[in-house]
Amino acid sequence: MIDIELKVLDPRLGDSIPLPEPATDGSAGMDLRAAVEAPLTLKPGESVLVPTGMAIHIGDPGWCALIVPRSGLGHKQGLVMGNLVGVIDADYQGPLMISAWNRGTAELTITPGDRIAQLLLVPVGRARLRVVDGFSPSRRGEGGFGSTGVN
Ligand SMILES: O=c1ccn([C@H]2C[C@H](O)[C@@H](COP(=O)(O)OP(=O)(O)OP(=O)(O)O)O2)c(=O)[nH]1
Repeated sequence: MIDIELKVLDPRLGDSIPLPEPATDGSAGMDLRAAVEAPLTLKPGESVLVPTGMAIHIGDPGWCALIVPRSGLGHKQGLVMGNLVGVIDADYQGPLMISAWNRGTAELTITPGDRIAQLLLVPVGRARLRVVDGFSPSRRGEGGFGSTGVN
């Protein structure tokens, strides 16, 4: 497993705001906390960049990190990512920010320390470009977008 370092920038992390950590041994992601100074209310449809209080440097180009919604908040309260998925490049060394979007119909308030999204570490592949006449046949071929039906 890759070992990455998250630099704590906000002194409240690990003090008044707990350090992010996986919720269980089997958790794929680590919940990210909102390092805001004061409660922040998002109107329906509004999005805002929320600091996590941490900087990240993955280093190894074979990996990236993704910021994705937490299921409960996203499904029930409409708190999802304004960029749908946040992609964190291996060479990025800046502050880790969450684009928080209230896609719901009611106001949402984020209070300091709230776990509002999760961070996943994901292996990255690189495509090799080559001009070819075609592919060797596969069962699917060019079928997509519902070509296999529903039942
Ligand atoms: O939710 C996010 C998405 C991105 N980033 C940071 C890390 C990432 O490596 C950098 C650039 O992201 P991306 O490449 O998606 O942004 P861009 O709009 O294409 O900007 P750039 O021209 O800087 O690549 O911004 C975050 O902190 N949070």
